[in-house]
Parts: sequence; C-alpha cells; structure tokens
Amino acid sequence: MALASGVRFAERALLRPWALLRGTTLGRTEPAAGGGGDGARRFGSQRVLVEPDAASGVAVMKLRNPPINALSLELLTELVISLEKLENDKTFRGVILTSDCPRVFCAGLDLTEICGRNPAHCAEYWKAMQELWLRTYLSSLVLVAAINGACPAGGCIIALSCDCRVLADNPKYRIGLNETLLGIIAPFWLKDTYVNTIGHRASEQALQLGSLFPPAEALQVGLVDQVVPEDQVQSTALSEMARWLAVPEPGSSQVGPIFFRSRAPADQEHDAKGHRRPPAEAARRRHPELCQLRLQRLHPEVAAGVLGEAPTEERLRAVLPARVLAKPILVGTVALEDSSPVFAHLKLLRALCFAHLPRRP
Ligand SMILES: CCCC/C=C/CC(=O)SCCNC(=O)CCNC(=O)[C@H](O)C(C)(C)COP(=O)(O)OP(=O)(O)OC[C@H]1O[C@@H](n2cnc3c(N)ncnc32)[C@H](O)[C@@H]1OP(=O)(O)O
Repeated sequence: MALASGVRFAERALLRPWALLRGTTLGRTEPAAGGGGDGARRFGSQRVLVEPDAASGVAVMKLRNPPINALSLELLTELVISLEKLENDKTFRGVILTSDCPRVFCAGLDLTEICGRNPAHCAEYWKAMQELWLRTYLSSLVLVAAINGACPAGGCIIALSCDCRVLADNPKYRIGLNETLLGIIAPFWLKDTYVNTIGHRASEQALQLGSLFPPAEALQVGLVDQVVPEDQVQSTALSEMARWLAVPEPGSSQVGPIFFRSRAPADQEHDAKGHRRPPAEAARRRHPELCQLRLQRLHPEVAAGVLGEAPTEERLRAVLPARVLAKPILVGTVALEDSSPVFAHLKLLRALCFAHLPRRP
C-alpha cells in the first residue's frame, strides 16, 4: 500500500514536478500590470515571474528570489519549468532574462545549498544546476540577458548561456566567474563556454584569478555585448531580441543552439575509464537526433564535418560562404581557437546552417 501510494506520488511528481516545490504556485495566471488581452497575461511561480507578450512572441522572465537571487534548488527548478513551459508554447520565440531584485542579477549558487549539506542533497542540487544550464544553453528560444545588477559566478553562467548580454552601466555590477576564489573548480564545460565567449587567454587569466569585470572591462573583453545606462537595459534587450528574431531560422529556433552549442555532461565527454572521447563520438552521443535527422537539412560538407576531423581554417574557407566569413568572431573562434574540437564543429555547423537554410516565406 505504502509502495503503491509512493508510486502514485512519484507519477504525480513526474507529471507536475513543481508540486514538489515548497510554496510554489506555478501556473497561476494573472493580468500583467497595464495589460489587457491574452498577450499580456503573466504567469510564473514564487521565484520566477513571467511576463509574456504573445504579440511579439517574447516573454520577460524575472528572477525573484530576494535579496540576491541566489540559485536555490527551488529557484533552479522553477526556472527550468518556466523555460520548458515557454518552449512548449509555440507562440514564443524569445525570452529576456532579468532580475526582479534590486542591484543583483543573480549571486550564483546558493552557498547554503552546498555548505554542510549531505552528499545526496549536493548531488541533487548540482544536477539541478546542470539541468538549468542545459535548458538555457540548448534552448530553442532566443535568450537575451538583461543584466540589471551584480552577476558573479552562477549568475554569469546563466548570462553566458544566453545568446546575447546587455549589462547596466554601474561599476558595482561586476560580472565574471569568480568561483576559484571560493575554492570551486569550474567544470570543463563551463571553461569551454568562457573560452567560446571571451577567447582562450582571457579565459585562462580570468578563471585562474577569479576576475569579476566592471561593465567597461566586461564589454572590452567581450563578456557582454552592450553596456547601457541602467534605465535602458530592458529596452536595449528588447531591441537586441528584435534583431535576433528578425533573422530567418536564427539562433532562436530549431537548429540554432543545437548546432552552435555543445551538451557537455561528463559521461558524454569521457568514457568509463575517464579518457576523453574523440570529438565526433562525443558529438554523436550528445546529439543522436542531430546526426540522424537534422543533418539531412544541411550542406553535404557540413554533414561530413560533424562526423569527420576538426575543421582547419583552410577547409573552412573552402566551405564557408563569403557572407559567413564576413563574421570574424564566428569563423575566427571556430578556426583559430580549437581548444574544444566539438565546439568548433558545432559552431561551424551553426554558421553553415544559417547560410544554407531556406528563408521563411
Ligand atoms: C555548475 C556551476 C559551476 C559553477 C559554480 C558556480 C559557483 C557559484 O556560483 S558560488 C557563488 C558565488 N557567488 C558569489 O561569490 C557572490 C557572493 N555575493 C556577493 O558578492 C554579494 O552578496 C552580491 C554582490 C551578490 C550582493 O551584494 P549586497 O551587498 O547587495 O548583499 P550582501 O549583503 O553581500 O548579501 C546579502 C545576503 O545574502 C548572502 N549571500 C550572498 N551571496 C550568497 C550566496 N551566493 N549564497 C547564499 N547567500 C549569499 C549574504 O551572506 C547576506 O546574508 P546575510 O544578510 O544573512 O548576512
């Protein structure tokens, strides 16, 4: 009997994972301030407020875990559920992530979730963190981070997993991966993400020193895409979003992040003996669906590329159309910073996808 009711509870939890959360009211819908029709109804949970605009297909998602938006297990879970909900609703193509707490975008991991907790809790917590990263990094939605406050460590990870970052120009709002200063070693997938964003040498320095960049430096190093006065963060994020959504089949939709980005749980990167898998094998393990289905839509050179060797610059130049080559960051990162061949492959694929996908009517 106890077993049966336990199973029923587990089933309910699987169907409605938010039911496990303390004090969560996910799914509640109420009119947004100043809103009227369906396009302006907001929903969310205790710690994540979602303001959807169906007309534009963009939702603003606000982290609301005062005072500093520490990533508690509840906040992580609610974020994942809210993103999932928007992804499943085909009305939406973009999400702006921002903070509802003054002066802090997100303080990173909630240290109270890992200090003095038992290993099982730490494992559950870590899994939730990775889940959020995968959910954001591989999202089919365009994600723009409107960073309206301090953005250290795990906050920076969330921002890094977005397609674009707009930071408020306030010297107190520093951003970066400072975990080494706390004795936390960044996992390799996080290192790769940093490298992909700010380059190899800058990442090496910043990670080892645990640097937190003030806005001007963050812009200079390429960690953020725009620095604007605080009262313009939201509007700039919306403009950026419009730019991304204007591209046919862009980083937003079905193929974008899957080709550009790399799933990276350790068991897919390494074999049982801990040896790093060859890039092509790791890519296949991450994206079997990509290898089986999505490649059909690509240029044959690309399809060959994902299963073949890491691309050389010469090969890239032979394959890439001129208009993709005109984007030096994309191609430069792919060709010249080959620290992670899988990333290189996936970036190359995304570049080529853009070039070869038919325009939407
Ligand atoms: C898969 C991921 C692998 C990567 C790993 C990531 C590692 C991390 O994310 S570790 C967390 C690193 N975070 C930080 O180093 C941020 C530390 N906090 C700050 O720098 C500041 O608190 C702030 C800039 C975010 C905000 O400053 P402010 O002056 O407004 O507030 P405070 O008075 O400093 O803090 C208020 C309150 O919150 C407590 N607190 C701060 N940070 C955390 C945290 N990360 N976890 C839990 N609690 C935190 C702080 O102790 C204060 O508590 P009391 O009011 O009780 O003193």
